[in-house]
Amino acid sequence: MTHQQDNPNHDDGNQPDRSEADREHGKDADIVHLDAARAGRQPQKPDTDRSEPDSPAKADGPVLEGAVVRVDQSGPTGADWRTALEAKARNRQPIIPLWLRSRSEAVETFAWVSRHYLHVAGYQVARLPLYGGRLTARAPRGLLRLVGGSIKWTFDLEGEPVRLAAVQKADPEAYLKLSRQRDRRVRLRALAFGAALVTLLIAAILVAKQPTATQWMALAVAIATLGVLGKPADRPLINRAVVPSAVEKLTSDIVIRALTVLGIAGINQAVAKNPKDAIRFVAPITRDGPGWRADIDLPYGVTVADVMDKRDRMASALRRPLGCIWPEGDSTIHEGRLILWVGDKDLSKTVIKSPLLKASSHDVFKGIPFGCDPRGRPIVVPLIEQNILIGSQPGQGKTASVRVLASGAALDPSTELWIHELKGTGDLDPHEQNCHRYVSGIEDEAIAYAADSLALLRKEVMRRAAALKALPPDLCPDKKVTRQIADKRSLGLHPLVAVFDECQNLFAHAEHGDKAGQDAEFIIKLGRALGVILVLATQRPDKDSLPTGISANVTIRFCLRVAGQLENDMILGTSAYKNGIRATVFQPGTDAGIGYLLGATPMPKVVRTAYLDTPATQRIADRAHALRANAGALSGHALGETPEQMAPTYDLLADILAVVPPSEAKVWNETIVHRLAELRPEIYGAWADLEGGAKTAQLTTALKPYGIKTMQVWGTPEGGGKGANRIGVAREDITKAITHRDGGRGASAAS
Ligand SMILES: Nc1ncnc2c1ncn2[C@@H]1O[C@H](COP(=O)(O)OP(=O)(O)OP(=O)(O)O)[C@@H](O)[C@H]1O
Repeated sequence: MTHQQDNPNHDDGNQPDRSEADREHGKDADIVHLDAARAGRQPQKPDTDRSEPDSPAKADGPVLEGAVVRVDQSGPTGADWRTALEAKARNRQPIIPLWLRSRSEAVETFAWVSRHYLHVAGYQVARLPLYGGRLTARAPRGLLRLVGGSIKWTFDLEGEPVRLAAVQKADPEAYLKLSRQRDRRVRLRALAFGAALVTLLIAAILVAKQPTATQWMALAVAIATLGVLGKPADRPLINRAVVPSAVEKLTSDIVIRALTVLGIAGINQAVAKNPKDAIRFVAPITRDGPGWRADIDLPYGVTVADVMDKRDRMASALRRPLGCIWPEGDSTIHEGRLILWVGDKDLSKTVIKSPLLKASSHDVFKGIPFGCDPRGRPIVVPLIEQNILIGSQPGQGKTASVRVLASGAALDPSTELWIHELKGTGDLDPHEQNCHRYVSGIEDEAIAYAADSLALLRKEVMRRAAALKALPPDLCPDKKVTRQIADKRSLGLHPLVAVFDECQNLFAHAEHGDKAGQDAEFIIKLGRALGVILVLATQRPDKDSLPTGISANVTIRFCLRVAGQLENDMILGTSAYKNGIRATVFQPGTDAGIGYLLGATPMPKVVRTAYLDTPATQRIADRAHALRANAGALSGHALGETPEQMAPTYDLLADILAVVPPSEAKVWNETIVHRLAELRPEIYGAWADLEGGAKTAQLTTALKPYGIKTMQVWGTPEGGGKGANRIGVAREDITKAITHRDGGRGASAAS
């Protein structure tokens, strides 16, 4: 942009024709005169003003040629209409209110409204005798007021002082005028009063002839009327069933008042300079869910993080509980865009019901309903291709959040669940029945079991990588686990959710910690695309208790109340604190269940988790168990198998191939079990001890996860005897399953 000095004779159109020579001599250099440039920013003045002879430029400096080109050009902004429309569309109001879109939410709202009015009606009906008593007590005063008022009205006693004033002023004309007016009035009013008395008398005679009930009713009406007339000015007849809430409407004045008392220098200076425009409201303050929402542009240089830091002061300035004040940024617009949401209800006192409570089943590919944001919008945490890290001080709701995630995963029978609760309080015991691996304890054995799980998971990740690689491209074009692949249980690529609650006890363990940390890091880095999902919860987020390789690589983070920046950033990621995502703002204890959720939604969000107490979790777990039993998806611990049986030192399919030579195409289950018991008595010995039918069923169940079906097989007992048809397995099915599982490598090993 060029800026030139004032010259009324200058023709703008000539500007591009200036000669090279001129340029060389600097005559044509772009001259930016400060005063002129500043003047250019002022609102446009008439031309005559601009060329005033005594302007400072002319008086003090050399006369320069050129015309003022305003730094800020007037006219339209030049923004593309589609961009402008898109910007507007971001703030579109929903056609159907949000609460009406979800059937369950609408039903809940209607139920709530009905309950509310039933409560009000019940409250008032119960107080009818009290109101009756009050009316009766007030009736005599009402009667006195009625009689006194009627006499005053009939004899126009209100006009008395005016008439007296006329007498005192000795104004006969006025007095006569007033007296005549009064006489006319009194005549008319006396007639009306008489008529009213006669009507009352007739009504009384009529009522006297009516049955007693009618007489009582008439008396009640008369007493009620007199009672209402006798009401003292300061005491209402009816008690309020619902005390009106003291929620003040949020106005711009209140918001500005609150922002200016926060002690933020940037705001105070800007407001002192420009009280009207320093804090700008970019949209009208509106209702948004159960609260008020103000969209604000903070003064230049002030960030949303500055305001978030002072949330408690803001709560005081707005005269609301801390749990109602939820400032949020929108950095997609700019760092100073503040969305201040002031709720009617304190979030920390709201218990959020989980939709899982009533769900008959759940699909983990749709994420897990986790809780709500302060505005009451449901928040879903994606699980597939994710790992989740949860952290907080003790007692802030980690286990409660883990319960929600575990319950969602349990209700999807295609998902394998491994739970390690390393506090030993049994908070996740309800789900034991659904777990392939489960441990609850803080002792060394429990920690060793959890460490074993990570070692197994590491192997599982490697196995899955090979299996996924071997899948034909039409089945798995993206080399990712999909619902379709997960449903084919025989592929062994179904989602596997492994929960480690109080994982600091594992990672900081002297013997198992290091190895477990390395395994977890490996799984976090590679397991995501292979359907292996880690959920880690810790109350001690420091370097020793949470290896940095883990905290740096998790994709979803949920941080409930923590004490300081270090813990905050360990859970929420480096710089989270600096960027204003501070779980230190939550109150210890009172804000249990409220945390910052990162990675699950496009922007970091404050979320209150849904709360499932032990009985509720038990109900969900029982439902999940029935679902899994039906789908034949129970395995490992859920079937009562001991951890040794699941130890990585044996491979059932390989062992079967070892005991069934290629010459035997089909073999009875019981024969295989006997041979397996001989091969590895410590593992299969218990199977061989089972009764005939149970022995056969044991192998059938153990082969189910691999998609191997048993069949009727003709054979003879090993020790000799009569031939018979019994349940057995085809060796070919075993080799095929190994081929599938190991991505082709097994075939060669098997043959
Ligand atoms: N979403 C929630 N809604 C309501 N109350 C909650 C919620 N989450 C947690 N709480 C309350 O907080 C208490 C502690 O929760 P929880 O046991 O999950 O905490 P924790 O962080 O796992 O504790 P610790 O570190 O001691 O194991 C619960 O007993 C419950 O009363």
